[in-house]
Amino acid sequence: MTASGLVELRDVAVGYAESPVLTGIDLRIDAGEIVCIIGASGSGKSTLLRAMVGLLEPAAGAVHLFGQDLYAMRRRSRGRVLSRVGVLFQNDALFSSMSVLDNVMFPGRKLTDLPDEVIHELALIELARLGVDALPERMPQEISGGQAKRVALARANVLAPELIFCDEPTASLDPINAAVLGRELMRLRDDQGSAVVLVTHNMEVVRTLSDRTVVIAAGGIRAAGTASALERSEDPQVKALFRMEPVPRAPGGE
Ligand SMILES: Nc1ncnc2c1ncn2[C@@H]1O[C@H](COP(=O)(O)OP(=O)(O)OP(=O)(O)O)[C@@H](O)[C@H]1O
Repeated sequence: MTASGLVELRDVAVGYAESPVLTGIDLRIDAGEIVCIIGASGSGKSTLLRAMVGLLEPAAGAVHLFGQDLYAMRRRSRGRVLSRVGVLFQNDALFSSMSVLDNVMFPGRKLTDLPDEVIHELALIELARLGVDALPERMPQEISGGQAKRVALARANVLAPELIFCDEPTASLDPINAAVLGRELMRLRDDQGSAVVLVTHNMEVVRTLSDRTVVIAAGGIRAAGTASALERSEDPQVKALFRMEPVPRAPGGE
Protein backbone atom coordinates (compact mmCIF):
# COMPACT_ATOMS: atom_id res chain seq x y z
CA MET A 1 0.00 0.00 0.00
CA THR A 2 1.31 3.48 -0.81
CA ALA A 3 1.49 6.20 1.81
CA SER A 4 -0.90 8.39 -0.12
CA GLY A 5 -3.24 5.90 -1.87
CA LEU A 6 -3.47 5.42 -5.64
CA VAL A 7 -6.43 7.77 -5.78
CA GLU A 8 -7.23 10.51 -3.31
CA LEU A 9 -10.02 13.01 -3.60
CA ARG A 10 -9.99 15.83 -1.12
CA ASP A 11 -13.12 17.90 -0.60
CA VAL A 12 -13.97 17.71 -4.30
CA ALA A 13 -16.89 19.58 -5.84
CA VAL A 14 -17.60 18.66 -9.45
CA GLY A 15 -20.38 19.25 -11.95
CA TYR A 16 -21.29 21.04 -15.14
CA ALA A 17 -21.41 24.77 -15.80
CA GLU A 18 -22.70 26.55 -12.71
CA SER A 19 -24.24 23.60 -10.92
CA PRO A 20 -22.18 21.12 -8.89
CA VAL A 21 -23.45 17.55 -9.08
CA LEU A 22 -21.32 16.43 -6.14
CA THR A 23 -19.72 18.36 -3.27
CA GLY A 24 -17.47 17.53 -0.32
CA ILE A 25 -16.16 14.28 -1.81
CA ASP A 26 -13.33 12.70 0.19
CA LEU A 27 -12.27 9.32 -1.12
CA ARG A 28 -9.13 7.20 -1.04
CA ILE A 29 -8.50 4.06 -3.09
CA ASP A 30 -5.53 1.77 -2.49
CA ALA A 31 -3.67 -0.76 -4.61
CA GLY A 32 -5.20 -4.23 -4.82
CA GLU A 33 -8.80 -3.32 -4.05
CA ILE A 34 -11.96 -3.38 -6.10
CA VAL A 35 -14.16 -0.44 -5.21
CA CYS A 36 -17.70 -0.22 -6.56
CA ILE A 37 -19.51 3.08 -6.88
CA ILE A 38 -23.28 2.74 -6.75
CA GLY A 39 -26.21 5.15 -6.66
CA ALA A 40 -29.48 5.97 -8.36
CA SER A 41 -29.51 7.02 -12.00
CA GLY A 42 -28.35 10.62 -12.29
CA SER A 43 -26.77 10.67 -8.82
CA GLY A 44 -23.33 11.53 -10.24
CA LYS A 45 -21.38 8.25 -10.50
CA SER A 46 -20.09 8.88 -14.03
CA THR A 47 -19.39 12.49 -13.13
CA LEU A 48 -17.19 11.30 -10.26
CA LEU A 49 -15.40 8.87 -12.57
CA ARG A 50 -14.77 11.61 -15.14
CA ALA A 51 -13.18 13.77 -12.45
CA MET A 52 -10.92 10.86 -11.43
CA VAL A 53 -9.65 10.17 -14.97
CA GLY A 54 -8.78 13.74 -15.90
CA LEU A 55 -11.82 14.47 -18.07
CA LEU A 56 -13.72 16.88 -15.82
CA GLU A 57 -11.91 19.41 -13.69
CA PRO A 58 -13.43 19.84 -10.24
CA ALA A 59 -14.78 23.27 -9.31
CA ALA A 60 -13.12 22.84 -5.91
CA GLY A 61 -10.84 20.42 -4.08
CA ALA A 62 -8.11 18.19 -5.52
CA VAL A 63 -7.84 14.82 -7.28
CA HIS A 64 -4.55 13.03 -6.66
CA LEU A 65 -3.48 9.99 -8.68
CA PHE A 66 -0.33 8.20 -7.51
CA GLY A 67 0.27 11.07 -5.08
CA GLN A 68 0.18 13.77 -7.77
CA ASP A 69 -2.39 16.50 -8.17
CA LEU A 70 -3.96 15.60 -11.53
CA TYR A 71 -5.34 19.01 -12.41
CA ALA A 72 -2.35 21.02 -11.15
CA MET A 73 0.24 19.32 -13.38
CA ARG A 74 1.34 20.16 -16.90
CA ARG A 75 -0.26 18.32 -19.82
CA ARG A 76 2.84 16.17 -20.45
CA SER A 77 3.08 15.04 -16.84
CA ARG A 78 -0.63 14.35 -16.81
CA GLY A 79 -0.14 12.09 -19.85
CA ARG A 80 2.55 10.18 -17.97
CA VAL A 81 0.24 9.70 -14.97
CA LEU A 82 -2.66 8.66 -17.20
CA SER A 83 -0.47 6.04 -18.93
CA ARG A 84 -0.65 4.19 -15.60
CA VAL A 85 -4.46 4.26 -15.74
CA GLY A 86 -6.86 2.12 -17.81
CA VAL A 87 -10.38 3.26 -18.57
CA LEU A 88 -13.34 1.23 -19.78
CA PHE A 89 -16.01 3.74 -20.71
CA GLN A 90 -19.77 3.24 -20.69
CA ASN A 91 -20.92 1.88 -24.09
CA ASP A 92 -17.33 0.65 -24.69
CA ALA A 93 -16.33 3.73 -26.69
CA LEU A 94 -14.22 1.72 -29.12
CA PHE A 95 -13.10 3.93 -32.00
CA SER A 96 -15.42 2.95 -34.84
CA SER A 97 -12.90 3.90 -37.55
CA MET A 98 -10.20 1.57 -36.17
CA SER A 99 -9.92 -2.22 -36.26
CA VAL A 100 -10.11 -4.20 -33.04
CA LEU A 101 -6.32 -4.54 -33.05
CA ASP A 102 -5.70 -0.83 -33.65
CA ASN A 103 -8.13 -0.02 -30.84
CA VAL A 104 -6.18 -2.18 -28.40
CA MET A 105 -2.85 -0.78 -29.63
CA PHE A 106 -4.08 2.80 -29.24
CA PRO A 107 -3.04 3.45 -25.58
CA GLY A 108 0.48 2.11 -26.26
CA ARG A 109 0.84 4.35 -29.32
CA LYS A 110 -0.58 7.43 -27.64
CA LEU A 111 0.88 7.17 -24.18
CA THR A 112 4.26 5.40 -24.53
CA ASP A 113 7.41 5.46 -26.65
CA LEU A 114 7.43 1.67 -27.08
CA PRO A 115 8.20 0.32 -30.59
CA ASP A 116 5.12 -0.60 -32.61
CA GLU A 117 6.09 -4.32 -32.71
CA VAL A 118 6.09 -4.44 -28.92
CA ILE A 119 2.71 -2.68 -28.71
CA HIS A 120 1.38 -5.11 -31.34
CA GLU A 121 2.56 -8.10 -29.28
CA LEU A 122 1.08 -6.68 -26.06
CA ALA A 123 -2.26 -6.11 -27.80
CA LEU A 124 -2.36 -9.68 -29.15
CA ILE A 125 -1.54 -11.11 -25.70
CA GLU A 126 -4.34 -9.10 -24.12
CA LEU A 127 -6.85 -10.06 -26.83
CA ALA A 128 -5.92 -13.73 -26.38
CA ARG A 129 -6.31 -13.49 -22.60
CA LEU A 130 -9.85 -12.25 -23.08
CA GLY A 131 -10.68 -14.83 -25.75
CA VAL A 132 -11.16 -12.35 -28.60
CA ASP A 133 -7.89 -12.86 -30.50
CA ALA A 134 -9.68 -14.32 -33.52
CA LEU A 135 -11.05 -10.90 -34.44
CA PRO A 136 -8.10 -8.48 -34.74
CA GLU A 137 -8.91 -7.17 -38.22
CA ARG A 138 -12.65 -6.75 -37.63
CA MET A 139 -14.14 -3.31 -37.17
CA PRO A 140 -16.07 -2.60 -33.92
CA GLN A 141 -19.39 -2.65 -35.87
CA GLU A 142 -18.63 -6.25 -36.93
CA ILE A 143 -18.40 -7.79 -33.45
CA SER A 144 -21.01 -8.56 -30.79
CA GLY A 145 -21.72 -6.44 -27.71
CA GLY A 146 -20.06 -8.98 -25.41
CA GLN A 147 -17.00 -9.17 -27.66
CA ALA A 148 -16.83 -5.37 -27.77
CA LYS A 149 -16.81 -5.23 -23.96
CA ARG A 150 -13.93 -7.72 -23.87
CA VAL A 151 -12.01 -5.77 -26.52
CA ALA A 152 -12.60 -2.58 -24.53
CA LEU A 153 -11.25 -4.28 -21.41
CA ALA A 154 -8.23 -5.53 -23.42
CA ARG A 155 -7.61 -1.93 -24.47
CA ALA A 156 -8.01 -0.63 -20.89
CA ASN A 157 -5.56 -3.25 -19.63
CA VAL A 158 -3.00 -3.37 -22.44
CA LEU A 159 -0.40 -1.33 -20.56
CA ALA A 160 -0.99 -3.36 -17.35
CA PRO A 161 -2.19 -0.24 -15.51
CA GLU A 162 -2.00 -0.01 -11.75
CA LEU A 163 -5.42 1.56 -11.72
CA ILE A 164 -8.45 0.68 -13.83
CA PHE A 165 -11.72 2.61 -14.01
CA CYS A 166 -14.78 0.93 -15.50
CA ASP A 167 -18.13 2.60 -16.11
CA GLU A 168 -20.92 0.00 -16.20
CA PRO A 169 -18.70 -2.83 -17.52
CA THR A 170 -21.44 -5.46 -17.36
CA ALA A 171 -24.31 -3.36 -18.75
CA SER A 172 -26.08 -5.19 -21.59
CA LEU A 173 -23.97 -8.34 -21.10
CA ASP A 174 -25.46 -11.80 -20.71
CA PRO A 175 -24.62 -13.59 -17.42
CA ILE A 176 -21.81 -15.65 -18.99
CA ASN A 177 -20.02 -12.66 -20.47
CA ALA A 178 -20.61 -10.71 -17.25
CA ALA A 179 -18.95 -13.54 -15.31
CA VAL A 180 -15.98 -13.61 -17.75
CA LEU A 181 -15.53 -9.89 -17.26
CA GLY A 182 -15.84 -10.18 -13.48
CA ARG A 183 -13.21 -12.94 -13.37
CA GLU A 184 -10.87 -10.82 -15.45
CA LEU A 185 -11.27 -7.84 -13.10
CA MET A 186 -10.49 -10.08 -10.12
CA ARG A 187 -7.42 -11.40 -11.95
CA LEU A 188 -6.19 -7.82 -12.44
CA ARG A 189 -6.55 -7.19 -8.73
CA ASP A 190 -5.05 -10.51 -7.61
CA ASP A 191 -2.23 -11.10 -10.15
CA GLN A 192 -1.37 -7.55 -11.11
CA GLY A 193 -2.21 -5.87 -7.77
CA SER A 194 -4.22 -3.26 -9.66
CA ALA A 195 -6.91 -1.16 -8.05
CA VAL A 196 -10.22 -1.43 -9.90
CA VAL A 197 -12.90 1.25 -9.62
CA LEU A 198 -16.26 0.16 -10.97
CA VAL A 199 -19.39 2.20 -11.52
CA THR A 200 -22.24 -0.28 -11.61
CA HIS A 201 -25.96 -0.84 -11.18
CA ASN A 202 -25.39 -4.59 -10.99
CA MET A 203 -25.76 -5.69 -7.37
CA GLU A 204 -24.48 -9.16 -8.22
CA VAL A 205 -21.22 -7.49 -9.30
CA VAL A 206 -21.17 -5.48 -6.06
CA ARG A 207 -21.73 -8.58 -3.93
CA THR A 208 -19.23 -10.81 -5.71
CA LEU A 209 -16.45 -8.43 -6.72
CA SER A 210 -16.23 -5.43 -4.43
CA ASP A 211 -13.87 -5.13 -1.51
CA ARG A 212 -15.49 -1.82 -0.71
CA THR A 213 -18.54 -0.01 -2.04
CA VAL A 214 -19.27 3.70 -2.07
CA VAL A 215 -22.89 4.88 -2.19
CA ILE A 216 -23.56 8.20 -3.94
CA ALA A 217 -26.75 10.08 -3.06
CA ALA A 218 -27.93 13.65 -2.49
CA GLY A 219 -24.81 15.18 -4.01
CA GLY A 220 -22.26 13.34 -1.92
CA ILE A 221 -21.01 10.06 -0.47
CA ARG A 222 -23.90 8.73 1.54
CA ALA A 223 -22.24 5.56 2.85
CA ALA A 224 -19.20 3.36 2.28
CA GLY A 225 -18.16 -0.09 3.40
CA THR A 226 -18.19 -3.75 2.45
CA ALA A 227 -21.18 -4.96 0.49
CA SER A 228 -22.31 -7.15 3.40
CA ALA A 229 -22.11 -4.24 5.86
CA LEU A 230 -24.04 -1.97 3.50
CA GLU A 231 -26.62 -4.65 2.95
CA ARG A 232 -27.41 -4.50 6.66
CA SER A 233 -27.64 -0.69 6.63
CA GLU A 234 -30.82 0.92 7.96
CA ASP A 235 -30.36 3.95 5.67
CA PRO A 236 -33.41 3.90 3.33
CA GLN A 237 -31.29 5.11 0.40
CA VAL A 238 -28.80 2.28 0.81
CA LYS A 239 -31.49 -0.31 1.51
CA ALA A 240 -33.37 0.63 -1.64
CA LEU A 241 -30.28 0.17 -3.83
CA PHE A 242 -29.56 -3.29 -2.46
CA ARG A 243 -33.20 -4.35 -2.77
CA MET A 244 -33.43 -2.90 -6.28
CA GLU A 245 -36.32 -0.66 -5.21
CA PRO A 246 -36.87 2.94 -6.35
CA VAL A 247 -34.47 5.06 -4.33
CA PRO A 248 -36.33 7.54 -2.05
CA ARG A 249 -35.50 11.21 -2.49
CA ALA A 250 -32.86 12.22 0.01
CA PRO A 251 -33.21 15.55 1.78
CA GLY A 252 -31.26 18.04 -0.32
CA GLY A 253 -31.22 15.65 -3.29
CA GLU A 254 -32.60 16.19 -6.77
N1 LIG B 1 -22.32 16.74 -19.99
C1 LIG B 1 -23.24 17.11 -19.07
N2 LIG B 1 -23.69 18.39 -19.01
C2 LIG B 1 -24.59 18.78 -18.08
N3 LIG B 1 -25.12 17.94 -17.16
C3 LIG B 1 -24.73 16.66 -17.19
C4 LIG B 1 -23.78 16.17 -18.13
N4 LIG B 1 -23.57 14.84 -17.91
C5 LIG B 1 -24.37 14.53 -16.87
N5 LIG B 1 -25.06 15.61 -16.43
C6 LIG B 1 -26.00 15.66 -15.30
O1 LIG B 1 -25.26 15.40 -14.11
C7 LIG B 1 -26.01 14.57 -13.22
C8 LIG B 1 -25.20 13.32 -12.90
O2 LIG B 1 -25.03 12.56 -14.10
P1 LIG B 1 -24.16 11.23 -14.13
O3 LIG B 1 -24.06 10.80 -15.55
O4 LIG B 1 -22.90 11.46 -13.38
O5 LIG B 1 -25.08 10.24 -13.30
P2 LIG B 1 -24.95 8.67 -13.06
O6 LIG B 1 -25.11 8.45 -11.59
O7 LIG B 1 -23.71 8.16 -13.68
O8 LIG B 1 -26.24 8.18 -13.84
P3 LIG B 1 -26.57 6.76 -14.59
O9 LIG B 1 -26.60 5.71 -13.52
O10 LIG B 1 -27.95 7.03 -15.16
O11 LIG B 1 -25.52 6.55 -15.64
C9 LIG B 1 -27.34 14.29 -13.91
O12 LIG B 1 -28.28 15.21 -13.41
C10 LIG B 1 -27.05 14.56 -15.36
O13 LIG B 1 -28.20 14.99 -16.04
